[in-house]
Amino acid sequence: MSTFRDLLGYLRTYRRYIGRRIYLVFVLTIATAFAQGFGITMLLPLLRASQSGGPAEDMGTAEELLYSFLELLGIADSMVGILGLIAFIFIAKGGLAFAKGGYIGYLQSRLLRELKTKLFDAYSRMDYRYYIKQNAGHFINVINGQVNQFFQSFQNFTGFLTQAVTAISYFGFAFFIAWNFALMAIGVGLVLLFLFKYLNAYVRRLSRMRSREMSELNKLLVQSLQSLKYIVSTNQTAHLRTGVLGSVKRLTSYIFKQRIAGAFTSSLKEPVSVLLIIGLIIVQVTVFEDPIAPIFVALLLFHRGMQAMISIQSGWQQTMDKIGSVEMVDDEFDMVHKHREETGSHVLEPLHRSIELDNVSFAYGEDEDHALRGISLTIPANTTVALVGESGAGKSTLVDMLTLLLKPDTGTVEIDDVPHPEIDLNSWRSQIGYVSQETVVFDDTIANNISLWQGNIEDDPELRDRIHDAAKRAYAHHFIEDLPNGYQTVVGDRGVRLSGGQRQRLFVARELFKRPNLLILDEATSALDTESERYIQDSIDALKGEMTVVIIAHRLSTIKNVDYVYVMDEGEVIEEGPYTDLRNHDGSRFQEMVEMQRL
Ligand SMILES: Nc1ncnc2c1ncn2[C@@H]1O[C@H](COP(=O)(O)OP(=O)(O)OP(=O)(O)O)[C@@H](O)[C@H]1O
Repeated sequence: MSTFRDLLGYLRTYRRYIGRRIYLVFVLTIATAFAQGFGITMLLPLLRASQSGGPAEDMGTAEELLYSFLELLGIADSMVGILGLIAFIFIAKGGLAFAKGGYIGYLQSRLLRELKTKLFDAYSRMDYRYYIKQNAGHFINVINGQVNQFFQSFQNFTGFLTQAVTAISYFGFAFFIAWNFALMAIGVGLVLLFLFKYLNAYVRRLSRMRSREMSELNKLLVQSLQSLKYIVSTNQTAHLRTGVLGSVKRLTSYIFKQRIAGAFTSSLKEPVSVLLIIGLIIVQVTVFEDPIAPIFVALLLFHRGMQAMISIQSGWQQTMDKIGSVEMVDDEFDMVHKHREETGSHVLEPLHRSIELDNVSFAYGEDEDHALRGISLTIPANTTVALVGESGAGKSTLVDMLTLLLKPDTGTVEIDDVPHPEIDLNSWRSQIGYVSQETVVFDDTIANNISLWQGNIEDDPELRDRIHDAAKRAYAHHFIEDLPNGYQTVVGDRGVRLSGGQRQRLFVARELFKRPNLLILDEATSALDTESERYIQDSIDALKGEMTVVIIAHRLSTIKNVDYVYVMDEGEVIEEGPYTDLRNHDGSRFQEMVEMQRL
């Protein structure tokens, strides 16, 4: 019974992603199986027609019914007529089987599309707080490995259904022709399936362990490959290798066990079926003394039915092989939906008044210290402000409040007087340019990195000019021109073919290209040499009054020209004011910081 419940449960899961179309597979499967069973059953009248003319005396009721049906068609005693009918049935069956196979293929590709797209969308909308608790390897594993297994499992699942319907149809027809014979056969088949229950539970357990292990392995691999440079330079490879090998070993042992179970089932098919048939024929002929022609046809049906029945097991087992992935993907959707970022509906105009934080507090986790404590500040539109403070003071967290990537636990963030829960997040974020500490560079051309695939600079001179202008302002134009293919140079994964400073300038260029209303620069010039830094500094200074700029800087020389400075410490703003005021304020922390940097 629990198998039946599982079956319905998985059916519902597939239906959730491909809709009611899945039922058409049933209809086509039933029609195909019926055609096949009926086609084989036609061998009985064919045999009879070859033996004698007119109806035979030992016909059962069912066979008489079939005879009348053929009489109706006018071919009851005509071998040619019956052969023609058989040919017709099998041609129809071929057509149906093709339609079914094609339709399953269509649904399968649709399933893959749905899963990947929906998962990507769900990931893009997940709450940042949830995201930072996860691991990149986990997401990659789900969207690739697990989704692929899910997609393949659908084929196994429909294979299983096909076999089930086919077996029922064969046994149905066999029953129709020689009921006592069929009854015995079905009984034996059911006992066999019952015994397989234990194997199924084992295979499903293996599949779940395999999915979990794949996730683990992916995490390890992604982490190792992302930090390959560090790992190799410091010869940490051996330690990581032990972890990776352990995981690979577990994973492959699960796969091996699954395969052994699979091989066991498929090798059982033929011997079991033949042995049963031999036994049943002996009983049938010696005990019941039944006529041989119906038994012969029933036998054929039974043999096929028996094979289908054991294939039901294989199909189910193969589905179970991958069911860990189906469950994992399904649970992932639930989890990610539960942690979906909530957005308001107030679409913001371009920033024109201010960004205001009112008594904002925030902690990353329930048991963690507050990263921000009761912060209140106002950043008027088109001013330039700097956030300074020691490492861990809360500057980046504060910036995440400005982008509303994180929401305050208490207090509000207001953009142009609209409180954060009401804000349509897309309308706000599309106004933001953000140069973060970790440079974001895509493995594509320089031009695409700046415009984010807005078009081809070869065909669009206006776009090219805008890209050049942004690059010039980010002091990147010269180094780009010196690259082998200029703006069409591909920069490599995460920009490995560029120096740290060049990556940073490329990043700044992209954000300037966007022409944001709020530009956030989080340590944007930290990897630059003094000369490039000065140039970018000039570019940023030139933006004064044009857009709102928030700068996080450790090197205080870079913020001399800002309108206002906030000094943070342990999640609080401890000092604020114009640069020179703070610097000249005797005994201030800011003065101390400036002196330490000997400015
Ligand atoms: N993802 C996170 N999970 C838990 N705690 C975090 C997380 N990110 C930051 N924190 C904590 O929040 C506090 C503030 O961190 P934040 O990154 O905002 O500081 P910061 O001033 O930007 O530091 P830095 O100058 O080093 O970048 C720190 O105590 C840090 O440990």
